[in-house]
Amino acid sequence: MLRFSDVGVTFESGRRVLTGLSAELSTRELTFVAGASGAGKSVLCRLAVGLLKPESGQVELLGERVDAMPERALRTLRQRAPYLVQGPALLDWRTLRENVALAAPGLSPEAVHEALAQVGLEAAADRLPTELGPGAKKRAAIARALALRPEYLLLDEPTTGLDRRAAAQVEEVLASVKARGLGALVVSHDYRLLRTLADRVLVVGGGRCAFLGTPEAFLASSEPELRALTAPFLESASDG
Ligand SMILES: Nc1ncnc2c1ncn2[C@@H]1O[C@H](COP(=O)(O)OP(=O)(O)OP(=O)(O)O)[C@@H](O)[C@H]1O
Repeated sequence: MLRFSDVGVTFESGRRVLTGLSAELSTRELTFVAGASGAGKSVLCRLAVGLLKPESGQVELLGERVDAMPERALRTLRQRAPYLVQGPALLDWRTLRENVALAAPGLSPEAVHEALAQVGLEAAADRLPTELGPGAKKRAAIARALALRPEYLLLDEPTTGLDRRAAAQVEEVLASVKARGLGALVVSHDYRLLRTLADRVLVVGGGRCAFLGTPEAFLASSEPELRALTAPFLESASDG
């Protein structure tokens, strides 16, 4: 389970981002997080793995009270549930094999190879990230998380900035992650991906959980707050 109970977050600037968000998510499912820009989607990921402490409320992940955990225990939790941030995640001067091996001390060469194979990059193991396109880099970053044999994944905008072909390759990786029964929290504006892969959609709005339900219910909703998010996608989808 990933559980947020009445979570409040205010930044020093005085910006109140979350004002009592509650949601209970299965860590065996792919939950997509949607919401307007600045709504607090990345904040939710950071709360889930203890990179940010809530000012009020509780956060629980994989049976652990994240908001009350000391830093050392959080480091272990982040190996069980790695968080892939949106930006660059690899060392450009290390090969993919080395980058993946750096996920944790003592990873076996077999575990590294297996993780690269899972994302279709075994043939590129000895290449540098700079020699690869953005889609392959993103897949290598996912391989680094998979090498930890995680129990859950958190992915921030995994297809943002990728062209269609690269996004489709990342989608394939996420589909295989899902087929293996691994759950994830995926922050994404990519509703095509959401429609094909999501088990559940969580919408952050007004500092709270504005919606939690199936992707079908999310895309079909006539709630004005949800329509504002889905309408541009539905229009472009009907344009062909
Ligand atoms: N460390 C911080 N200090 C102050 N404000 C912050 C901090 N981190 C995030 N914020 C603010 O909190 C709000 C939510 O940020 P967050 O990154 O979660 O948005 P988001 O929903 O992921 O948006 P986007 O889709 O644009 O990435 C934003 O207004 C952001 O400026």
